Amino acid sequence: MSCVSKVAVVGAGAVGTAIAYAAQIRGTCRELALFDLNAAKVRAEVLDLNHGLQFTPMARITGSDDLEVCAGADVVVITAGAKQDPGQTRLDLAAANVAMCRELVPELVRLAPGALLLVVTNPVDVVTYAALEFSGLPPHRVFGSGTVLDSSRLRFLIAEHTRVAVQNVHAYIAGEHGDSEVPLWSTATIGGVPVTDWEGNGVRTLDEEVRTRIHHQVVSSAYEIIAGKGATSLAIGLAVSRVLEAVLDDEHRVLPVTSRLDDVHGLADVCLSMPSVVGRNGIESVLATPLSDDELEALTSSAAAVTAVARSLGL
Ligand SMILES: O=P(O)(O)OC[C@H]1O[C@](O)(COP(=O)(O)O)[C@@H](O)[C@@H]1O
Repeated sequence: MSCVSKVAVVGAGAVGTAIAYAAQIRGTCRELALFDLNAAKVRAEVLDLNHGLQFTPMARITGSDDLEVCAGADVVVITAGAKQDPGQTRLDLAAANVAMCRELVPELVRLAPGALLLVVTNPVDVVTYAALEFSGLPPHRVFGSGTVLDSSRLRFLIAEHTRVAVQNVHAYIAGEHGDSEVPLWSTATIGGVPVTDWEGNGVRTLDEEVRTRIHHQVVSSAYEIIAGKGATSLAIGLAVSRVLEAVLDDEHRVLPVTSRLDDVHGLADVCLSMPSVVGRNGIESVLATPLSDDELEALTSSAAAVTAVARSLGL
């Protein structure tokens, strides 16, 4: 368990609540504060979480419809905002959620001046860029969940296909958390074997057809989950609590979070996910993970798509 550390989660919807629940069960932090404009909802969620405390590592869980509940947090997780309806892309949400950040982020910085901001609200790359601008904080202190979840979806599908444990599959999705995201096949490995060379039992190879299918499944999985249950929540809850642990325990852990790139593969002034070293100070470095020509081209297009949305919103 981390030493005394406070996490504030802004938004007690499906995602914010799943983050709180995962963090509670994993013992991610000692103090967790939940904020939501809906007083009855946040009170209900906090009661429900507290009623499980007997069965989890110790924590103090509070909540309020007053943003003051976030005061003094070490990390503020922003999940609030309009959510993705069936058929909507994450980029469709951009205008509403950027406008929300314009009001919210300066208040959060005032209440928790030492905090890192961890953005989860979609479209996470554009909202992270906006939050960075509205916060006035240095870029290493504002980052987003990015493609941490997409990468775990990719790893799950590779693991399922090859029948190897997901923990031993090392692979990243880079770029936008959304339709233009880029699987980094050229550096993906299983037990040190490049996935492109994987032979397995002879019928479990990851040829181009399989890789294309897996990529498509990763991109479409959020749409499938939203169509079936209204929101993706459980896996993003786990993914974000894992990012929080990397920060609070100063793990220097490589995670594909989104942050403002400063000349990584020629990309700058855009928030995108690349494998990045994450610790107590936030983003310690963004890795220039080697890319194939196709991956570089796809990443450059992904950056252009995210930049176009940001510019259309005056960012
Ligand atoms: O395949 P290896 O080298 O045994 O590594 C396994 C370890 O890698 C991890 O899956 C983390 O992998 P990443 O660094 O690729 O995210 C751990 O969860 C696990 O303990």
